[in-house]
Amino acid sequence: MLTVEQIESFYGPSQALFGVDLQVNHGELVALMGRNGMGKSTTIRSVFGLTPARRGRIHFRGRDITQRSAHRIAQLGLGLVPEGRRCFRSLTVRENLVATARPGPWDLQRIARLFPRLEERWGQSAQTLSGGEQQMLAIGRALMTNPHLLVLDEATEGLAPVIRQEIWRAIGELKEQGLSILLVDKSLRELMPLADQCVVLEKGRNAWTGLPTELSADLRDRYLGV
Ligand SMILES: Nc1ncnc2c1ncn2[C@@H]1O[C@H](COP(=O)(O)OP(=O)(O)OP(=O)(O)O)[C@@H](O)[C@H]1O
Repeated sequence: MLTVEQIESFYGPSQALFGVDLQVNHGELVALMGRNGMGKSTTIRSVFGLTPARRGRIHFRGRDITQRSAHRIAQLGLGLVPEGRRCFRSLTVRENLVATARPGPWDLQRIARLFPRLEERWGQSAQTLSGGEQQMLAIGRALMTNPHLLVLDEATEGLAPVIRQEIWRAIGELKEQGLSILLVDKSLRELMPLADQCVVLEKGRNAWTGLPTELSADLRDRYLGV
């Protein structure tokens, strides 16, 4: 589905990634992990062409997307739920969802089934939603593009426990439905039962890759600080 090979990415003269590798197979949920500032968001930004990789290769569904524009990459079926839940604040929930819609199995009805709480607020403007509801809307917007791969960057960060539970339940349902998912999150307890593979970054490099069950206390302490 997605293969990232030895990418190196920069912010101006400052190098953030020093040869990151990553693979997401069809139907897999891959957790991208690491402490703050280790390069998780930059890896995602590079996959989406937002901080294009200067070296290395990124393939998505057999196509080389390394040099493609962000717009073209999204069209190929990569759905992003960015850090900071960007929605059109003055549009209603429904309008936000319709704005990103592309043909496929995901439509308003299916989003309503996944997040009943959102359906109750269809006519409200996005700016009146709570942080958790905005996050559900951000996930809904990404799903409405009918992606082959859904990428979530810190989808549960800073949310109330009950809302976090709802979002983890939804992510679990998406995985059960066979959607391929790449996810950045620090909630180990929720991630561990869902993840097929963990990729840990440190200082812009791969530090460890393996099964969640292999992520020992020692590794957690060394790479995640937990
Ligand atoms: N816009 C930017 N301009 C310059 N440097 C940046 C920018 N964004 C990130 N960096 C730097 O790139 C490196 C990787 O940051 P990145 O945001 O990818 O880490 P992260 O693992 O996602 O961290 P967090 O968990 O805090 O989101 C850090 O050294 C960071 O300071």
